[in-house]
Amino acid sequence: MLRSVAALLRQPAAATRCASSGSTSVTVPLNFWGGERRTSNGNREKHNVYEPATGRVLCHLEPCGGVDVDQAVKSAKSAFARWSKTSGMERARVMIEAARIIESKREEIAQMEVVNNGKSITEARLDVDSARLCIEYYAGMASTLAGQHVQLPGGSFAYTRREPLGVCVGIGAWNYPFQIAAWKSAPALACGNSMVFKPSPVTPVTAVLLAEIYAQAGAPRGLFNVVQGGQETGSLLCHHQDVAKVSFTGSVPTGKKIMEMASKGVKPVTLELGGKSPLLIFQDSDLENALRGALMANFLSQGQVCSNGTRVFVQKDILPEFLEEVVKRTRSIEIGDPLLESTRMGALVNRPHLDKVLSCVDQAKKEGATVLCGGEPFVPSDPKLRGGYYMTPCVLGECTDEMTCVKEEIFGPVMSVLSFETEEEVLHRANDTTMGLAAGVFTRDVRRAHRVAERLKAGFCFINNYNITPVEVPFGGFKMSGIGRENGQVTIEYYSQLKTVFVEMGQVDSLF
Ligand SMILES: NC(=O)C1=CN([C@@H]2O[C@H](COP(=O)(O)OP(=O)(O)OC[C@H]3O[C@@H](n4cnc5c(N)ncnc54)[C@H](O)[C@@H]3O)[C@@H](O)[C@H]2O)C=CC1
Repeated sequence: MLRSVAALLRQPAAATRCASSGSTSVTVPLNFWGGERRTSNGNREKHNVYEPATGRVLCHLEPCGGVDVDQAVKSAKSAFARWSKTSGMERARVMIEAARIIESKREEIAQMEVVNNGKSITEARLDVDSARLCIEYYAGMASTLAGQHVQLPGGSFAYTRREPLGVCVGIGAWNYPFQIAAWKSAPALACGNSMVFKPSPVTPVTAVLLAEIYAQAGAPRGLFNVVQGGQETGSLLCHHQDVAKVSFTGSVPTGKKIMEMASKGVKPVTLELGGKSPLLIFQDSDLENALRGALMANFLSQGQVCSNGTRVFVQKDILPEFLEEVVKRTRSIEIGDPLLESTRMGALVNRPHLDKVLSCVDQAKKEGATVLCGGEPFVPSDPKLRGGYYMTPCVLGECTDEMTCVKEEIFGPVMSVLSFETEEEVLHRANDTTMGLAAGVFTRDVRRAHRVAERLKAGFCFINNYNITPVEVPFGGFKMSGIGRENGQVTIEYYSQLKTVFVEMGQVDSLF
């Protein structure tokens, strides 16, 4: 996700020319444990992984079974024994080196992300930057982990120690494959844990690059491992007796299952789930910024972003002006080959997902919403892209709170616009959802901005911006959008445990 688009666009285009879509095949093993790439043990059924831009098969994925998962966890366990004994400064040194390698491979990683995910190269570079920044940030924190000293009567005292948990499991979604692997591993490793990471089977190719980078940076063998597979592999990891914690990014139904599985071993979980976030645009807003914010809230990564502000509430008096301009700008978004510098919207992640998003638009029409633009399959003129999963970004007008498009996460480039009259009314409607990941408010009234932010029931609220995610600040949801946080100082608490040590300086005062 984003730190600063402006900063990226100011940078000169990468020195290396982008590979072209349709020219990459992946044949190398995509698992990684014990310090090297591995093929899965056993003969399990392989499935196809696609290049969204072209619809070509990119590779065949063989899921990991019990033997593989055991080996990866064993490898992580042995790395934990060494890594947890290193000082924060030593851990920081390895992590800073990993960040440096990521920077040097920025273009290569970003291109692989595009080939496997379908997002534009411009966004993929920002994702790689976010991964690097996250590792740098937690490298900085590794040596600051400290406890508390508490004085007690009679000269006795207690102190607390922040200790690692052990082998942590990361399970990722397909929308930010490399970045999610970094957002989970950086705080975990900084605290002295090791990790086994399972990417989504839809986007398996870049997590293993991160594993190689950590190894190259001097991490002990087995510190960060990758196992490939879907639900079955994920379930083996969650149930594994040597796993101390599970951190998951994905859908709400799977999040519930993860929690249930982890509960069997009383393991803590971090859950980064979906959203149906509101964006409130008051009539006193700087309209230009509000328009930019609405586009950023809906169309990054083809709309496949958990924090998207897909319910755009616009105050009645400025609605016509807002709609005219937002539709004009949405129509002008350049869709096409995600590896081209000029492309702003690439392909959705796969065919079933594209079909699902298009069917959500049809359902919205049936329920009375007006399609103001987009919502159609898009076929690029370049013949090699004809099998890709493209659609035109869509703005839905005349939406009401009961419509499915307003209630359920679509996870595609579909903005639903709603009209409101008063602050009280819009707050009530904005909060009327089971989700609570993000929220945004555009207004020039500073008192209103903070009043509204206080009352919005969401894990993070943007005032006069949307969808920027600096790694220094916590990210995570209220309600069914999740448990725990990623990024920021607080995440240290989710990857460590507190031990209290009591020290008696006098005699034991026995009652017996
Ligand atoms: N909040 C977010 O950031 C994301 C939300 N989603 C939502 O989820 C929907 C489905 O996307 P999916 O990638 O299929 O999400 P998902 O929740 O099914 O899968 C996410 C990850 O969990 C793993 N997984 C699935 N079932 C599991 C199980 N029983 N035990 C352990 N691991 C399991 C998957 O292999 C994948 O790595 C999307 O259409 C979207 O609405 C998807 C991606 C990210």
